[in-house]
Amino acid sequence: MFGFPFSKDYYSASLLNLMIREDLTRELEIIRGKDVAVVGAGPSLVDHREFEGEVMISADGATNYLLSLGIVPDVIVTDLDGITQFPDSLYVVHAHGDNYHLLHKVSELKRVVGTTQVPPFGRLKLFGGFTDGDRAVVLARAFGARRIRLYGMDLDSPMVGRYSKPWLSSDSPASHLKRLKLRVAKDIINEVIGKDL
Ligand SMILES: Nc1ncnc2c1ncn2[C@@H]1O[C@H](COP(=O)(O)OP(=O)(O)OP(=O)(O)O)[C@@H](O)[C@H]1O
Ligand SMILES: Nc1nc2c(c(=O)[nH]1)N=C(CO)CN2
Ligand SMILES: [Mg+2]
Repeated sequence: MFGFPFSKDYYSASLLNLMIREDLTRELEIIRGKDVAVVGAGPSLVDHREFEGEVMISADGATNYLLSLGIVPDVIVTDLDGITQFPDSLYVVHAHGDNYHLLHKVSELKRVVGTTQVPPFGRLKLFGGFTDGDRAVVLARAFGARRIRLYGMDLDSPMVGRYSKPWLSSDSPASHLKRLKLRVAKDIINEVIGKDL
């Protein structure tokens, strides 16, 4: 559907694998049995100033908004193109063929689990999912969340939220590619949560 070249995904994964010193997957056990909030970067994100849940997982750029409210997420799922501030959270960093130039940021992070979309090797994992937001949902389910609440996940919206990318100063029309990505995200979340969003 998207035609991302395997060789670039693999190259990026190889770089990330080299940067990961220790497998910290066990730290994701903080999710088990918990009520989890997954926070995405859709336009509705800014309607929320409070988030219910015992464990908070933010998707990439949504982290910037949470930090502006003084909230530090427990887990940050990111391909590194949205987040600009790096609090002391557990990071689930995804390597793909279009973000290898951003992977140097991993060297500034203390606790990182690396993920890939090629068959996993080395210290890299493949928990499933596609965009940062639905990968966060898949992660929460894979690690046994008792309940998953979604915030800022506007998967049918023709707009991307202003926190989706650092260069946006307001909500902006989603490109055709972005709308396709959000559609895939929606299908995955419907599958994982088991009801229509
Ligand atoms: N309308 C929306 N606009 C942007 N993000 C949304 C929206 N609705 C839900 N989200 C979720 O918020 C997450 C974080 O946004 P971000 O734009 O950083 O995603 P991404 O997965 O890195 O996508 P991209 O391929 O554009 O880099 C998305 O992965 C998506 O799952
Ligand atoms: N190569 C590549 N892989 C991806 C990409 C992307 O833009 N390029 N975007 C994704 C979801 O945002 C997930 N995977
Ligand atoms: Mg991103």
